[in-house]
Amino acid sequence: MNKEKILEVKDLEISFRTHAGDVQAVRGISFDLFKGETLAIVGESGSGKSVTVKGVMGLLADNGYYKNGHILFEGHDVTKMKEAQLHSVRGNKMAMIFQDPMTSLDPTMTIGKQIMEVIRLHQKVSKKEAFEKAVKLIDMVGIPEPRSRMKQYPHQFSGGMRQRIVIAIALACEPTILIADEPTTALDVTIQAQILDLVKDLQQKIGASVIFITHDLGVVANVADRVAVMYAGKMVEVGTSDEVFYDPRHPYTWGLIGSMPDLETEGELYAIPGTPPNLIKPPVGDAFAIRNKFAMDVDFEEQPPMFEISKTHKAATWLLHENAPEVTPPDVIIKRRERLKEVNS
Ligand SMILES: Nc1ncnc2c1ncn2[C@@H]1O[C@H](COP(=O)(O)OP(=O)(O)OP(=O)(O)O)[C@@H](O)[C@H]1O
Repeated sequence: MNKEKILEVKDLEISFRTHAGDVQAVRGISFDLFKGETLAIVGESGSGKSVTVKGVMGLLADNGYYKNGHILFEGHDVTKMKEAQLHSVRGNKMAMIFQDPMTSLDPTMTIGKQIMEVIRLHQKVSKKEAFEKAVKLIDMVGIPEPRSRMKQYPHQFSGGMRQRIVIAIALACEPTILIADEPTTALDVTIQAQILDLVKDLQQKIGASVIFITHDLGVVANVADRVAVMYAGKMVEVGTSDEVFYDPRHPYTWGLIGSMPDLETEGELYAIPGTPPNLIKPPVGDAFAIRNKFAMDVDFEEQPPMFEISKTHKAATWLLHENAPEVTPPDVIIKRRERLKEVNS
């Protein structure tokens, strides 16, 4: 993997003002994004995945604010940019594929026109050149007979095809970072897989870095280079896909993995009981403690730091402290570790 750093997020905190008090949606997260890699951010609903990527794009809701930390993109701090600068970064360097393709397409305009508009906004090209580029993009995202489909409107396409058009529009600005916020939830499973493969394939062609957000770990196993797991506004584990899928160390990741059906290891399902904490008044210690059957006293008193397991793998759980007792992870996790050993031997 090329190790050129595209994005550096450090100690980022994002909060929202509400009548009941400030919601601390992102509570001090740090991560890097490297050129050409796919980073998946996973976690339950409300863990702060969307707020994190919206923060990266400078797209916070009106009641939101950066409380601490920085987001360095090409040497500039997104948290300090004025709206005009943000607008230019978003238009030229970062593109987002939203969950529902219908909300990002204009139903009254042909798809050809929509793609050409974006191209002409970003590149100094004639109408004819923009037309040819748009045809090329439609072809690139796997829509047959691109030339004749230029004249059609969004409702004339199926859900999967519309998602492809949204991707074509995102690519029209030749982004450095492509952000996909659960791009697949509105689609059926086969189409989901096709779309993910397509994004992966396009990423290799255009050399962009991709951030995928999802709560479905299974979906990203085959496409992500690295995985970051979020819980209650914090990153609790980050590592390569193999590290997180086959040798997870955080009990929350054990829960996420244990609750997904796995044909390879056929382990018993292991669900996480309870619900995430209130982010207006987050707990003093580890926010996961109350749901963690391995929690010790310290979990309720102090937040764990990120412990380093390897150069690429880190997890924030007191179970990794040198004085922590040895615990036995759920069966499904033990089976996965064994499988990783088999694969590597
Ligand atoms: N504008 C806002 N005002 C108040 N709270 C907000 C606002 N936007 C987000 N939040 C809160 O921030 C927290 C994180 O939300 P976020 O959307 O990032 O979660 P998520 O992990 O992406 O979940 P999902 O998978 O459901 O999209 C949630 O508690 C949410 O209610």
